[in-house]
Amino acid sequence: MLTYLEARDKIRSMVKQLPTERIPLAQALNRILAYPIFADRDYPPFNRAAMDGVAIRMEDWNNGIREFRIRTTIFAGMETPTTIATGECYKIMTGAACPIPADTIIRKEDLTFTPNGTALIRRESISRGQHLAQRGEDLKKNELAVTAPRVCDISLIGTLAALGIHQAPVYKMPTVGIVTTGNEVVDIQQQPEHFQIRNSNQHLLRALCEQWQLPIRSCQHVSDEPKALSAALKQATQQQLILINGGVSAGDADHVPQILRELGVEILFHKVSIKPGKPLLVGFLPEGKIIFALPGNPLSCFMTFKLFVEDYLHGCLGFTNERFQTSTLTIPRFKKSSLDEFFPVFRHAGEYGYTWKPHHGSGVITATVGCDGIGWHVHNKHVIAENDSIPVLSLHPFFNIIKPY
Ligand SMILES: Nc1nc2c(c(=O)[nH]1)N[C@H]1C(S)=C(S)[C@@H](COP(=O)(O)OP(=O)(O)OC[C@H]3O[C@@H](n4cnc5c(N)ncnc54)[C@H](O)[C@@H]3O)O[C@H]1N2
Ligand code: MOO
Repeated sequence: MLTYLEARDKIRSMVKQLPTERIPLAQALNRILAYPIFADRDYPPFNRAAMDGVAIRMEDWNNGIREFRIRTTIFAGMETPTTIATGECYKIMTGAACPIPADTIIRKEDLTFTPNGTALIRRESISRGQHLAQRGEDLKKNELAVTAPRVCDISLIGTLAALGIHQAPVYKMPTVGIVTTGNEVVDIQQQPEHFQIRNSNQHLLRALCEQWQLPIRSCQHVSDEPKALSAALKQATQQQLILINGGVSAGDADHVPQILRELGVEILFHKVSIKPGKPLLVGFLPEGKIIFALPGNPLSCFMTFKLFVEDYLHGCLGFTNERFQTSTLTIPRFKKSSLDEFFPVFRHAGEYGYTWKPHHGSGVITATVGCDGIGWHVHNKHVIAENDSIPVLSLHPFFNIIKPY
């Protein structure tokens, strides 16, 4: 059986760069920017007044002039005049383009406007260029403004808009087909019999996909009956990323692996030495579609998506940074198995590191509630002592992507 890292690396070897598309910036939140963005002009594009006041030439100040004749008033959005004579100033508003001959702004608070159209400076000292944002001080035309790949998060949206990127170049996310399986599983609107359970994983998988802005093109539930299962899986393989849930371990009704083989799926691996999530199966279709058959237990479904599906997407989006970050586990943890174990970890306000809490196995429906990440108890380490360092994968899919920049 493959170890966690072997399985992960096998999936990484199948990663292929996603195609790109241009979408309206208004739809780009949380999509992944595919190309670096260069400044289309200088930023700021003109010497910009940062205060309401007057614009003068420092040379005049240095020559002892303290009272300036107001030549005209320049508001933001106005074309700028090009000349200024000795002893003249412009009245100027914040955001306005300051005429080149003027190089210094005096705030309104430091001025007295006289009835005969002059401005008197009431300051002992001033410095050249004060309150004036210099053209190009933020970015020069053609300078690299934003690197890629990068998440179009709330802060980037504003920057892209300022750079005039109304059509954002982003990766085209693969279309998804979801199939949940199991005779005992019923829709959440239905009142279950005592031997039935609700199809929670369908909603879990939907939410996980939505966080990645993955377009879910089909989503169905099917019984364990092989013919129905085969038809449902075949239909799902029309999509590029196929997520199957349940029916993948060793039971007599676990037909998923066999049916996938019959449908021509090349099995990359079946079973990984991890807990939870051991029965995971990953396969490919010749045209490069990838199939993840995730174990049915809710915690196993959650973990295998976070550990493997997200890792695959991360690679397809061109990210190369390590997804786990070294953190501290403040409560000791013991493990008997020789498997790599993964468990929900929790942050507490004002406290350092992460905690964890025991639960009754991977069928527990509340194990992940409120968790902030996934801790990794490495296979050959039986004890994690109090305040030991462990690798932690953030719950937020983009957390570790955003951080390194
Ligand atoms: N003899 C063995 N038995 C099992 C093994 C094994 O290695 N040998 N592995 C165990 C492990 S570990 C897991 S995890 C489960 C996974 O089994 P399956 O992927 O085949 O999943 P099912 O048997 O269909 O279901 C398991 C469990 O999850 C519930 N379930 C299924 N689908 C959903 C859903 N959509 N929403 C919520 N809950 C769901 C299902 O009712 C079962 O309770 O196999 C062990 N067995
Ligand atoms: O791998 Mo299973 O997820 O332990 O129940």
